[in-house]
Amino acid sequence: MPLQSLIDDALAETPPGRVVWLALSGGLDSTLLLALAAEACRRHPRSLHALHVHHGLQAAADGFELHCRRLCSRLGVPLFVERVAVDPGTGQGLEGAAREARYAAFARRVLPGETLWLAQHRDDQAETFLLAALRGSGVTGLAAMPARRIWRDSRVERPLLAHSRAALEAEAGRRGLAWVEDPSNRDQALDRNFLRRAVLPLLASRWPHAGEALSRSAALAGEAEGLLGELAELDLARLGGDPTGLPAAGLSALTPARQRLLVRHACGRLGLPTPPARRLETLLAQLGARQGARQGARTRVAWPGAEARVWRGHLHLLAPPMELPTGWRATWDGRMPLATPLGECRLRLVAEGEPAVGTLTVVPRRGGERLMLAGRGSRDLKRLLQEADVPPWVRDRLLVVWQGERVVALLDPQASRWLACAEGWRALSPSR
Ligand SMILES: Nc1ncnc2c1ncn2[C@@H]1O[C@H](COP(=O)(O)OP(=O)(O)OP(=O)(O)O)[C@@H](O)[C@H]1O
Repeated sequence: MPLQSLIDDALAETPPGRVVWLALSGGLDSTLLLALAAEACRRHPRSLHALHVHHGLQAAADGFELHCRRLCSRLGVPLFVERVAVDPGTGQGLEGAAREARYAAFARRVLPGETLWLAQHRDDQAETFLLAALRGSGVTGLAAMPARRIWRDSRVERPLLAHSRAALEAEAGRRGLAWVEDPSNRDQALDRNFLRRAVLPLLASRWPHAGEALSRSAALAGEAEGLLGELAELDLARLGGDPTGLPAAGLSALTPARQRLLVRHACGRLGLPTPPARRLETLLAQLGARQGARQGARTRVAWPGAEARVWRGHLHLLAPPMELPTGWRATWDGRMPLATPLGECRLRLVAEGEPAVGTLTVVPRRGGERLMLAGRGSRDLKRLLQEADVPPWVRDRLLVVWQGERVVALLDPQASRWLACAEGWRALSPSR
């Protein structure tokens, strides 16, 4: 199908009345995509906006922006420029940090229900597939870039993904388009550039259809990934359907490959990073060894951005709990929002029949505190938390509210909720 018809169809499929954002770097691919999209808008009217991210990393960056401004004004497309600061110290290399900053900029502009178009093509897909294979990735990595996906309630689409760079260059030439070349694309010290400039041309000299074949393999891996996702959903449903608490016995009864799949899938569902292979092996080995161990036994396996705990026969996947700094304390009047190191709590605490509660003191739970409960007398907080099935990682972050020498309430600052309150007091949440 001719490129223009392809883009006409892709634009016709975007929701009318919602903005279509086009990520414009100023390179060949996004310059051509913008020209094709602007023309398609005449037949399928849409609010087409271009979005350029100025990374400020190289002297040439101002030239990229100028090119985008000229192009957009010629095509009559509004241009939005986002300036970002790239933090090279994130441990993912400069390219990775620039990508993260770019996606953060996209996220600021693209609203739910809107569409973001990226201009990657078939050769980009072949490179991404090879890079994943060289890292030893499974099907998720080998699936490389999807042609479309939902991202933060928006649609991200790559309308040029089935077309080779050569075809795009020929089309841009026919249209007399000019574009900018990023000088850093020549640096073969970067893996992707080395593949693009040295490896793929060599492969193509022997297998002329190498790019097409590699991107077809990526599409097949994507299909396999979809099927594995369906299998993991079935297993999850059979184990109760809650990714935050997987029954350990049911999980251990699955084959090892399905256990790994389900844990990774549950992490994905919760928006947590998936565990590296070794961590996952450790976790599943500990889980197996724990079968038959005493109830309540604690297992904890952590990896960057997440951790897993086994508690009361369930595997819990969590973001790493934040810790209260030692020595932290605050005074509070029971009415104003309470600022804690784990977040602001918009809760209120009132003494029945009293207009004001005076000065309350809020401190981390130390252990040994007791609370006077209506109709139950003085109770040990630890026992109360056990009775209420509050998990240990939540117990470790609780705050106790004191009036003088008396405990009057217990709160979870991270979840901004009350867990207990003394006789004669009322603990209120914002909705009441
Ligand atoms: N600075 C940027 N501002 C806006 N979008 C960008 C920027 N850099 C990349 N993109 C988007 O991400 C896609 C892939 O980026 P990549 O770095 O592979 O492309 P490129 O070679 O710099 O640019 P092009 O794909 O336009 O030739 C681009 O096609 C473009 O849609």
